[in-house]
Amino acid sequence: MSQQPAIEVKGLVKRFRREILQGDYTTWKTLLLKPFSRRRAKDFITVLGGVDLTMTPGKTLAVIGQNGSGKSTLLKILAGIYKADEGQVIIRGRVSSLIELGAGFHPEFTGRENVFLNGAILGLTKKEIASRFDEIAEYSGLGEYIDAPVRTYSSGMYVRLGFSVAVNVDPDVLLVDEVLAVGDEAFAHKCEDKINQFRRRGKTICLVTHDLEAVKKYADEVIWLDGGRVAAQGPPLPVIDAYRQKVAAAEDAIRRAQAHQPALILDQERWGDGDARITAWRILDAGGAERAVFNTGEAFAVEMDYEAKAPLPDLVCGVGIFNAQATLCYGVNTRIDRQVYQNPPMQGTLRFEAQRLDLLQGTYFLDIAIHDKSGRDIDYIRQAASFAVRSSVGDEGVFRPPHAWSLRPLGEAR
Ligand SMILES: Nc1ncnc2c1ncn2[C@@H]1O[C@H](COP(=O)(O)OP(=O)(O)OP(=O)(O)O)[C@@H](O)[C@H]1O
Repeated sequence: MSQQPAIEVKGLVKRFRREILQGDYTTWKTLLLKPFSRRRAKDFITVLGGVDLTMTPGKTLAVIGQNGSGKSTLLKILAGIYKADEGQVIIRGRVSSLIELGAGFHPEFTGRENVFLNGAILGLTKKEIASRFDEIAEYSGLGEYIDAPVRTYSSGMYVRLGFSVAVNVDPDVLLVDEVLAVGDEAFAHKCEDKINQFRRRGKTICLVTHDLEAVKKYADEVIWLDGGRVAAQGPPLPVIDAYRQKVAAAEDAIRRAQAHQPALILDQERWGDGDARITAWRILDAGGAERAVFNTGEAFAVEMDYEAKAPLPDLVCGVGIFNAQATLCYGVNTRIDRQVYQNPPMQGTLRFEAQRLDLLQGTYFLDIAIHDKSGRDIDYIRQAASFAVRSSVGDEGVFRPPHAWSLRPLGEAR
């Protein structure tokens, strides 16, 4: 018989009361009448809109998604902190959570008393807690502070004690919400070690995090929540990839909406003798679509439309790409590339095309210019546009040359 899931969630719906003031609170009359009016459906936001999931025992499931997509809410429902409005949650085994560590502590009680209180909340008997107490105290590293009231603890001490209780109560299912990002580096390593130990011991883990590298490292399966619904579920790499694409597309739309328009360029960012003007410009992808976010290694093109006031004997066009630290990452013009356009048309479109954009992740700024062949600026526009480069590889620096690694015994020919 196949093993039963550690957690089963069906049709989970969670709504929260909308906390912000609405437009209809704007008059005294509506404010005064409000307490007597009945709450309407629009006073609630649906944070989880029918989520289904199954967690296989012994596996690690990661929940990813943008801010506000409902990840923490889902975890809090699994932990029993929130109650669902609709749907079913079946949990098999003891659940311990690393969410809002130490949230259940009583400030006037000592660390020791809180360990017993917390352990009891997690379903342990007094005897069971007593037998684990030394381990919990030792792991928390609090020393004699274990007998001080927790209101005297620093936030780091609070978190360490909460973590120590949560991981030392021998849970079957561990729920983890971004704790890897809390506390100092030594604590983060301790968390990592513990999570690895849990995985080796065949425990079921549900992990909420924005750290996609951690997801790749730990997760057997990933759920992507988007607006409170499951957008994708499956093995880590394809789900992370789909999520990254969606995030990049959304960022691209925002960047394009904010892209510099000719009318918005300040005088000090533009100079030249004005014999011709660049009237419009755009950054394009391989398919000719306007884009503001690229992946490392993608094809990249810049187009500039110009209009001359009088015939130009020759025309040189250039582009410069700067990073956020204002370092010139790449600059070139047609003259360097041995191309000077003699007697160009009065109106035209110049195009720079790179088969591969081998820049690393970051934000970049584009300068564009037209000169004559003697180097006289006709129209130079600084920071005419910005674009972002995204990369799923962790290499560092400014650019990624196409490369390969190999190893051969010493002395052997290549
Ligand atoms: N107690 C609450 N009362 C009202 N609204 C809430 C409450 N808790 C969360 N929300 C709202 O629910 C939505 C989802 O929040 P949640 O914390 O689950 O998202 P998340 O995906 O974990 O986000 P993040 O990545 O920023 O941590 C947000 O719009 C948030 O404002």
